[in-house]
Amino acid sequence: MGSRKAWWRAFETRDALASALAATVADQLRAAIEAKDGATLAVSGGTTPALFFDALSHKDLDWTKVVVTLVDERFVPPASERSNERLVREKLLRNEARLARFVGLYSQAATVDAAARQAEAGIALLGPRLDVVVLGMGADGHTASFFPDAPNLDELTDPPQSRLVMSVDAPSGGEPRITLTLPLLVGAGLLALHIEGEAKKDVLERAMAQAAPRLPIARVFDAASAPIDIYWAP
Ligand SMILES: O=C1O[C@H](COP(=O)(O)O)[C@@H](O)[C@H](O)[C@H]1O
Repeated sequence: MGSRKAWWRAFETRDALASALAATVADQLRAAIEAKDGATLAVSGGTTPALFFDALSHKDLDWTKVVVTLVDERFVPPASERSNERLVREKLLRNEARLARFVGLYSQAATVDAAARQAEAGIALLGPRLDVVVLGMGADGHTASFFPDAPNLDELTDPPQSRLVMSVDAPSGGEPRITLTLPLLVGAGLLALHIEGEAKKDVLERAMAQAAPRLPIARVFDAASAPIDIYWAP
């Protein structure tokens, strides 16, 4: 890909990827607990993370000191099949990880913007820096809920008043969404990108090579101060 801000970690199988990513994330959570008696982890939703969540849920660490949150959420209640919170509760917050505390982004507010403001109050309490962020990426180059056609994409990636959480209503995003903003994501102690399949690899490589317009995923690499680990399997 030619970017000095990326480390490719390619695996032969998705199981091997899930196992390696879970080991790395667990190590980082343990280190944070050791250093400051608590750790924060922000994960993605969608279809890709299920195997990784399962592997991580078995890791032996003091989960009572871990707060799990989401990098983004659809403005749908947790009972919905589309809810990222539902995925995390079903696939990650079980086994050893059942003891973690979950801070979600969804609330039953009147508008998605009001829900984002409410979520921001909860996220602000987690401290200035997240210990671990694991991003995913859609086939259109979106990551978190930074969609290429989001009317407020520039604000999400360069937020006014240092906003930590904002609402998004992008035509391609389906329902309105709530997302952590770019500075909070790239400021994480460990930032990993988890993608699978040749198609997404191609999208990522093309996004990184394209000078303009910068797709959302490329903006993450532009803003990151440290190399991002890309976990990929066919
Ligand atoms: O809508 C979303 O999509 C992306 C990618 O999802 P995937 O199904 O292609 O793995 C995901 O990272 C994001 O959290 C989610 O809200």
